[in-house]
Amino acid sequence: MTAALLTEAAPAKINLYLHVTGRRPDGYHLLDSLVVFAQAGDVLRYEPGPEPLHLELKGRFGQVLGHAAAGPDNLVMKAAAALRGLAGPGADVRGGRLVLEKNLPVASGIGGGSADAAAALRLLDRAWRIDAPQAALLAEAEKLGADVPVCLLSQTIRMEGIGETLSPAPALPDCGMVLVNCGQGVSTPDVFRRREGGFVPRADLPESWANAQAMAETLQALENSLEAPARALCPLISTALADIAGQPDCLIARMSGSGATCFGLFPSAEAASQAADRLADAHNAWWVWGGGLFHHP
Ligand SMILES: C[C@@](CO)(OP(=O)(O)O)[C@H](O)COP(=O)(O)OP(=O)(O)OC[C@H]1O[C@@H](n2ccc(N)nc2=O)[C@H](O)[C@@H]1O
Ligand SMILES: Nc1ncnc2c1ncn2[C@@H]1O[C@H](COP(=O)(O)OP(=O)(O)O)[C@@H](O)[C@H]1O
Repeated sequence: MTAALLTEAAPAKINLYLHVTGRRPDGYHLLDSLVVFAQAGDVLRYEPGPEPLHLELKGRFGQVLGHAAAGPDNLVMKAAAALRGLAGPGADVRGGRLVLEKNLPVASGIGGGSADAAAALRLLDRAWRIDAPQAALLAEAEKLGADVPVCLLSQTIRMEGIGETLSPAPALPDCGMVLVNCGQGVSTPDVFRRREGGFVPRADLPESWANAQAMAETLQALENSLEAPARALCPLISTALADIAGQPDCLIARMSGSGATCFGLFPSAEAASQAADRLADAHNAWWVWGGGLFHHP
């Protein structure tokens, strides 16, 4: 099997807006969000072998995971275990070595663990010749986490429900993105718990936008309902948002997901990359990335 078949990107998931529109009796919040993916991401590689399947962590954030580490609690290993349950008679489930290059900060609002779990589902479905129907993979993804279904598709999409209701999104114009994380992990459950106030209606979106400026104008009228509670837990989010918004050509600055990562939209990947260089110089201990959006090969 070629190396290309055994390598899978896990692109970062960004919520361009995130409305909390309600709450289920089980406590999960109902969301409305336009989700896009950036070219920044983790990378998962698989080397089939006779030894029991195991995971090795590399990359800038490989050692940050703590309790999740590389054991059965890691979302990559949970995804592998879930996939075994889908294997039919034609499958070739094997052991070997999974190597996860963690380039994304952990617990940071850009889906890191969720993206890794989704990448494991895509990669091992292929490598183990399970070839499960997408509906079956989405059902397993939902059990792994609210953000895993959208990460399984890793394409621009509208996400509703608790994260399981996915529908086509408006066509995106050319644009670039900066991602900034101050290095403080933010607990998703804590942010949801601390959110105050009522619910926000489902957004009204056009069919498409003529350019990035027009998209930013639509987004300015929307919000991330989790930004206020996250800023209370991590005040550096306010600094990151101000510094991104202060960049020339920045069209909008907002927090992604439950934070702490913030994004800025720019008219082009080049403008975003130049802004990222300036932001990295200003905050050399922070994680900063700039470039284009991720599009499936
Ligand atoms: C907030 C979002 C927005 O895309 O992204 P991140 O900040 O994680 O990137 C997601 O909804 C996060 O999805 P995910 O990170 O998979 O959440 P999970 O692990 O399933 O849930 C963690 C906890 O967050 C809360 N939670 C999560 C999703 C949701 N729709 N309502 C919730 O109330 C619950 O308390 C849950 O126990
Ligand atoms: N492969 C993984 N990468 C990142 N986090 C993981 C992984 N496996 C398990 N986790 C756990 O999942 C939690 C959520 O991580 P993550 O998905 O990165 O947050 P977010 O969705 O806010 O970006 C973390 O607290 C971490 O301990």
